[in-house]
Amino acid sequence: MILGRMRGAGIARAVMQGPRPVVLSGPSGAGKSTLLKKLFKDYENVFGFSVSHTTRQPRPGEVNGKDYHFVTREEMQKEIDAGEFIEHAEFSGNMYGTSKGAVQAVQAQNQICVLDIDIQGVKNIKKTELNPIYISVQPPSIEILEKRLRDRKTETEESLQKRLTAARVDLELSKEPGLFDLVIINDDLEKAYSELKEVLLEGREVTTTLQLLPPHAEAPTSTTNTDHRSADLVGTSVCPKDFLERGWKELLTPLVHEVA
Ligand SMILES: Nc1nc2c(ncn2[C@@H]2O[C@H](COP(=O)(O)OP(=O)(O)O)[C@@H](O)[C@H]2O)c(=O)[nH]1
Ligand SMILES: Nc1ncnc2c1ncn2[C@@H]1O[C@H](COP(=O)(O)OP(=O)(O)O)[C@@H](O)[C@H]1O
Repeated sequence: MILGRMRGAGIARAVMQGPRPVVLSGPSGAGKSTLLKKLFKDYENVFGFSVSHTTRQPRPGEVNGKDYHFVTREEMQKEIDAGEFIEHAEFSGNMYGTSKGAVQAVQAQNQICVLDIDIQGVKNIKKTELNPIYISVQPPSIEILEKRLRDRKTETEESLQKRLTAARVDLELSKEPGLFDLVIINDDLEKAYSELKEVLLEGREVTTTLQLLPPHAEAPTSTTNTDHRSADLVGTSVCPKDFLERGWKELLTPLVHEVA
């Protein structure tokens, strides 16, 4: 119906796209990777990770091509110059960026693409047509953030201080109205994960229809009452009501995008 109308309007071509991607941002050490690991474990066929490029050194246990594409500055700059990146930024003395290929690889699997990017990336993605849901994961306090980063034992004193400075800037900038659709305060991990899951899977009777739920997912116990669920969520997280009201019901409806 919509396609017919668009053809009539002389649109050159239209592409069907899947559900909107999801951007997770927030200070280094806020808990993004921890939350995403849980999400990918529980819903491995539903969500797919956009593997970024970075010039930083791999940490013990990190796998090239899975956690990041670890590259030299020269290699990355060459690909940026060739127009292969959606966005890129300098963070704490290293380059990070999302290639077009990283997002396409996830979409080719019919998975919901999840990006873990810093606040500069958020601002740059806003200038593109990717149109994701923006979620900020934040620590309960800067002191707790520092303790978590120290306990993680991945940073030198110098890189830790750079991350704390960047975190203060991030927390200030993220107050900009409308920048994020949802802010999750990661105090208790299970509670933060529930909030993330609830928002991402809000329209789960729709996800069931689309067979997006993994086989071991809990079956819906009652008909979803969006208003009631929204009210619950508003009480537990900083979240604009209109986003909650739309939830994934709308977001999981395939979108028709016009391409000139
Ligand atoms: N703009 C942008 N930021 C990224 C990208 N990939 C990762 N980041 C961000 O870079 C920052 C540092 O990431 P990383 O070195 O893995 O440290 P960690 O977040 O403390 O584990 C984090 O804020 C990430 O969200 C990317 O492709 N683009
Ligand atoms: N709610 C939480 N309570 C205590 N420690 C946490 C919590 N969430 C994450 N952590 C720990 O904090 C550290 C930073 O989390 P991580 O997921 O690496 O952050 P990010 O990916 O945002 O840099 C990790 O060592 C992780 O195990």
